[in-house]
Amino acid sequence: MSLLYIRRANQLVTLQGNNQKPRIREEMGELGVVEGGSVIIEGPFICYVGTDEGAVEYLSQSRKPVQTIDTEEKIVTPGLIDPHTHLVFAGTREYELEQRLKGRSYMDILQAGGGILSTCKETRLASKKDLYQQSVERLDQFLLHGVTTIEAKSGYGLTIEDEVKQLEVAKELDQKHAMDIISTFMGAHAIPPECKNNSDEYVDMVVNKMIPIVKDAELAEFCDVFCEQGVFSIKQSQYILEAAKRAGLKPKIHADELVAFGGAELAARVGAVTADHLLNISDDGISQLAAAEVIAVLLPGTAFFLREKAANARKLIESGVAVALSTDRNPGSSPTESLPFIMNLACLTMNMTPEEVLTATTMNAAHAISRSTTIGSLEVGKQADLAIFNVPNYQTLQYHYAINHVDTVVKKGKVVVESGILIP
Ligand SMILES: N=CN[C@@H](CCC(=O)O)C(=O)O
Ligand SMILES: [Zn+2]
Repeated sequence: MSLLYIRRANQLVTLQGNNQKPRIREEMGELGVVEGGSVIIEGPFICYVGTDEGAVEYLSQSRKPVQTIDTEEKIVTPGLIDPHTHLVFAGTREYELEQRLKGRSYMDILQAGGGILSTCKETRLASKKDLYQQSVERLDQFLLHGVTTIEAKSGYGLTIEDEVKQLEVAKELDQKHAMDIISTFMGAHAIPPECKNNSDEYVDMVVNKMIPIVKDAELAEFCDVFCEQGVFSIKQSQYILEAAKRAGLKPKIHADELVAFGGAELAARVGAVTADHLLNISDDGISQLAAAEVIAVLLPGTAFFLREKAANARKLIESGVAVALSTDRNPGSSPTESLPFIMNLACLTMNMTPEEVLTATTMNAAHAISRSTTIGSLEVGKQADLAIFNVPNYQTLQYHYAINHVDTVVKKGKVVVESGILIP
């Protein structure tokens, strides 16, 4: 087996540091950059990270053949991690963009039976094969944008069979596609039309039927709820997340997206791993997230696409909340796989620094999906997931915005994108 030698990056952005906890405050600004640094990979793991002199020395002591990738004019980072996507669904909703441009609100569309519910209709009708194929296209785009691991939620089935169908497709994709996929059960994404007048009946089905089935079939590691005015109440969300916890699914929550609703406070109460969105989080909610060490997953692409004011990332960071970033890839509020563009938006609309956005899409994103010991930084023994960008320094990734700068992507030691092109 040959060694893969990633040679002399203009900047090797290692993110080395304390992996025990997600990074907060000024820790989010520490990237562990090695100028002219190199990485050596053996099989799916990293076996050397550091100066190029050290790499040359390492190679001189090994008899194994070496495949070299020169990165002299480029930067190398850990593979990007997207901790919040709704990957598996059928169809598109471009017509809703037009409706929203004419003044209709996202919630209005959902409450009239469109939005999530129209994707639900299409997803119920789709075969597993069809869902698989549509999702592969999205996964390929993620890889092309430097993303090597994503979280994926169910939530467009809203019946036992259709939620299971979505999660089974995600599981198959995880096994067959280069991307690593961490699954989240989100049966509580919307109230299905058949329970329109009795949401408690649906909540009971989520708790008593769906959660046990998902857990027994090992279809998900996390459980999420859309806790929002007009969707699932605080009481219903708490009931679902407590039941999920008892079943061994870790809680996540869509919180305070459209109105201040107390979702962040609930995240702290149930000990959620992450609270996501948070556009309308209260000051109390911020302090409670910090105290309970809940990670804030911010989705500035969703705010941008829904034309809302983005979350207050500065206040969250300055209050000691660890922040991660994500695309929120879904057909209604964020139809993009470009995590680098989301990083641009995080700088331009939330005043996050170029250093903070890199931490938020690597180490902190790894913590947001409970994978901090295997991915998120370039360290000996970690999985060899790397992105190589065609820029001279990491600041240029944010400055030369809305451009895909990805040159090469390495996943578990294999080159999966080369010169910006997917390797079949
Ligand atoms: N807000 C709830 N769920 C998704 C949107 C899903 C959709 O519109 O299809 C989100 O995170 O933005
Ligand atoms: Zn979402």
